[in-house]
This record gives sequence, structure tokens and C-alpha cells, in this order.
Amino acid sequence: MDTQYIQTKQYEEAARSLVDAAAWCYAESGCGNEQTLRANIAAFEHLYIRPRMLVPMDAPDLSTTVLGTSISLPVMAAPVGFQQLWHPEGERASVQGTGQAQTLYVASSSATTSLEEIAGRVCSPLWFQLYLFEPRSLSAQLVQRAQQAGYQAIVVTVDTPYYGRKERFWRNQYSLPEHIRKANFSDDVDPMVSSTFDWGVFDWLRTLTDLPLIVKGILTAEDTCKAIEHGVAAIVVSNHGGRQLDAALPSIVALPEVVGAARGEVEVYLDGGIRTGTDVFKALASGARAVFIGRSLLWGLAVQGAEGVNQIFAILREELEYAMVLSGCPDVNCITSDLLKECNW
Ligand SMILES: Cc1cc2nc3c(=O)[nH]c(=O)nc-3n(C[C@H](O)[C@H](O)[C@H](O)COP(=O)(O)O)c2cc1C
Ligand SMILES: CCCCC(=O)C(=O)O
Repeated sequence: MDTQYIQTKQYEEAARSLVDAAAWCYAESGCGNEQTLRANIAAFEHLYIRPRMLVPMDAPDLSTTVLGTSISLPVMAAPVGFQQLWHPEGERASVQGTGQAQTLYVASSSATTSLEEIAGRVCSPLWFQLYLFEPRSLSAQLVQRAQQAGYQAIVVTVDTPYYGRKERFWRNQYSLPEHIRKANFSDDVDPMVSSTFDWGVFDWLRTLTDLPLIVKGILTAEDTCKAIEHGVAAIVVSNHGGRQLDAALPSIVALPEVVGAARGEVEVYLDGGIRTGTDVFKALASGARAVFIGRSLLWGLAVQGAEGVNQIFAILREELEYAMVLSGCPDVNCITSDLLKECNW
């Protein structure tokens, strides 16, 4: 398809008609009554930009670094499982499109392509997302394989002691097709997430790898302090796209508290509800160093494979560039909290 869309939501509309109903419902669903799913997006609507005029610049500089790695814009690919549901090329296409956009890809533990194959395709920096499985040896093996394959950090998802109740998906009595399988595991292994871990898991992981450990799924100042005590390199403020605890805080609402508690000691990123370049702007103004996209990446993948993923990043890049020029920000470091105002109406 050569159609070029100019907003991510146009990709959403196009993807809806292309993707199998079960896969669509699985991706779009939140958990429970989907309060958090809706609020992740709605909360951005309460934030407005206080733009500054007559700040001279050429084209603004959108590039930044995450843990020292350069990315061409402050938007990265979130870990998303089962990507062959949206495109036959699955993760192979999404990592390629992310590389074309010159940004970073996080490979999911639950990918339909093995972590080694993803790494073999890569033209972008790569992090590996780890679920905390029982038996622990399953997680340990993944960490060692990821290090061996050249991944640059481990993103530990801590908001999933159980998989969330995706009730919309369940109510529709959908199930995922048989051929969709977790390629990091052999067919006779069905890895289960575990609710028995405590913060000591980071000390254990540290004995397995020298790679930076990033914690994904933090929403409070208290857990920010715990994470820093246990030596994490960075924090992802996330409620898993509204798919774990329903009624959990919207990510953009939780972000300032985490940034405050982190006191500049570790980098803080955000995911959840990013659909436009102004959403990225608002997250950066609230203290995030960069953001991740989950569902919007899948829409690009479903519509145009690797090129669609590249296009999603291109749309966000252009929208962010406009927001920066129109608010007087020559580079991403200029996007500060004084440029934001909350209006609760
Ligand atoms: C279909 C789907 C699968 C996901 N799989 C994973 C996963 O394997 N590991 C993980 O840590 N997060 C997973 N997530 C959560 C994303 O990493 C991210 O937190 C979320 O999608 C961000 O919200 P957004 O979709 O509004 O951008 C998944 C999300 C979706 C929609
Ligand atoms: C069993 C894989 C779970 C993927 C996931 O994290 C999600 O669906 O939100």
C-alpha cells in the first residue's frame, strides 16, 4: 500500500480493517473497565502548552541520548509481544522500521521471533524486555542469551505478577491463533509470570549480567526510591498501556512524582497514550527523557510492515518538530516544565 497518512490515528483506522478481529481486540484492550486505558489518553488533554515566541532557530534538533545511546528523536519502540499477529513479518519488520527511523527497539520476551533473530536483523540500538518467570532459570537464560546476542540493556517489567484481566478480549471469547508462539522458548515450555519476586530480583539479575537494568512499570515515588536503591539505570513510568491494574494512575499523571523522586540520579522514560507529537512534547516537559510507543507502532506495522513503522515515527517526528518550533524550543533540552499548564475543565 502506498497511501501516506498524516496522523497516527489514520493508521489506526486503516489497521482496524486489515487485522483479524481477535488480534485487533487483543491489542486494543485494556484490563477491567478500561478506566486506565482511557485515562492514559484523556490525561494528555488536560495539559496545555505555554508557547514562547521569537526564539530564533533553524530546524530544531530532536535528537537525544538514552543511557548514552544516540537516537534521532525522543521516541522509541516499546516491547510488544506476538507481533506476527499484525504482520507476517512481525518483529523482523518492526525492528527494521525502527532502525530506519534511527531509534531504539525493545524486544519482548513474548516475541514471535527469537531474540537472536531480531538481533541479527538490527540496524538500531536494541534493549531486551524481561518478564520475571517461574522457574527463575527461564528468566536467567533469557538474560544470558540477550547479553550474548548483543543487546545493550535489560528492561525488567515489574507490573506483571499476573497477566492482567483483558476482559473485553475474554468477553468476546477470542483466542489467539495456534501458530502464534513465543519464539524464545521451545514448544514444550509455557513460561508463566510469577508473583513471588521482591526487589531483591535486581540484585540477583546483577549477578547474571553487567548490562544496565531498567525497570518498567513504576508509578510512584516510593518505588522510584526502591528502584534506585537496587541500582537500576533507568525507570519506565508505565501502566502497561492500561493492561494490568485497572484504575492505576495514567502514566502522564504519575510522571512528575517519579521524576521528582529520581532527582536526576537515573533517566526516566514514559509510555502509555502517546499518539501525537504534542503528547511527546508534554511528556518531555513533565520530565521524561524519552517515550515509548506500543499500539501506534502496531498500527504502522499492520498497514505497511517496516515502512509503516518508519512512517509512524516520521509522523511523530514531524508533529514534535512543529510543536518545538511553534513553542520556541530549538532542542529537546529546552522542553521544560514552565512550558506546560494543567487545565482541569
Ligand atoms: C499487544 C500488546 C502487547 C504487549 N506486550 C508487552 C510485552 O510483551 N512486554 C511488556 O513489558 N509490555 C508489553 N506491552 C505494553 C507496552 O510495552 C507498553 O507499555 C504500552 O503498550 C504503552 O501504551 P500505548 O499502547 O498506549 O502506547 C504490550 C502492549 C500491547 C498493546
Ligand atoms: C503473554 C504475553 C503478554 C504480553 C503482554 O504483556 C500484554 O498482552 O500486555
